[in-house]
Amino acid sequence: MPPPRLLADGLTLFEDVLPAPEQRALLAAVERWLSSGRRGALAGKAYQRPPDEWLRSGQSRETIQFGAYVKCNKVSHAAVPPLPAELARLLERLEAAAVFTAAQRPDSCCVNVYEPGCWLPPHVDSAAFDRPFFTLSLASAQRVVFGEHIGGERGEWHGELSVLMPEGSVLRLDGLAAGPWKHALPRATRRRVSLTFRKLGAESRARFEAIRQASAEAAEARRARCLAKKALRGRKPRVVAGEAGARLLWAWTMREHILARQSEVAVPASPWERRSDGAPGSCASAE
Ligand SMILES: O=C(O)CCC(=O)C(=O)O
Ligand SMILES: [Fe+2]
Repeated sequence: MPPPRLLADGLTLFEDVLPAPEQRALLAAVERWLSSGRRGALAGKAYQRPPDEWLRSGQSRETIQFGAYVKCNKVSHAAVPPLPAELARLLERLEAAAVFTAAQRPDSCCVNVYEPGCWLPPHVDSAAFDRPFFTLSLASAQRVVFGEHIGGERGEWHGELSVLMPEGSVLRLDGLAAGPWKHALPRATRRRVSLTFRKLGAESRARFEAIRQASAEAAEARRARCLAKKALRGRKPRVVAGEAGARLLWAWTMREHILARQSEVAVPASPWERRSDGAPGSCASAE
């Protein structure tokens, strides 16, 4: 591996980080994730396809997200799968190659699949992600433009610096290069796949975890209420595990108890029902 090249403040290019056979293996994994995503078989919001009007203009790309969900450069608590084993192994390799330290090790990845003609507008990656962050390039060498002010439109960008990202290379963004400088991807001349690895900031991760926990608890409570209602309507309870099961059992037991009490009360009460002639009933005459 050649020594890393410092291209601007905080911008470092690591070339030949991943040999060709590993690049091919990773691309094969990306194809598997893509076909699962396209048929709706990836969990949560892992697979995203840009809206049709964006695709028509070439903006954006298909994405598969692991570890954190980003939409329009905003990170949210939406559920996506954790990093798969292939990417965890890749991160070990990048750490061993001193692309990042253990403390900087990313916990999320956005796999970007650019068809020819696809581009990304100038942006600074969300501040919810720690710096530095990293992009591994596969399938074709394409350019990225950096600058405080990036001019142009619809994928024809110009800025202070244009960097070629060879296949198997990693670009590390830190310092100025990670913001306030922006970056933008000009129209891809060939299909390109990139993997953007980032570490979600501790504060955002804790906040998203709390939101997910609260909404899981609310869903569990809704389910339990719904089961309890069914039980009170006399439906035969199924065996349900966990807290919902305990609540259901409680609701069913209460129902049985109430019904038993009602029938106990109903027997002595019946003599006091009125007879058909309107006279108050008695135990003897009511039988
Ligand atoms: O594909 C790349 O090289 C960069 C992608 C990017 O800028 C992003 O996902 O924020
Ligand atoms: Fe970016």
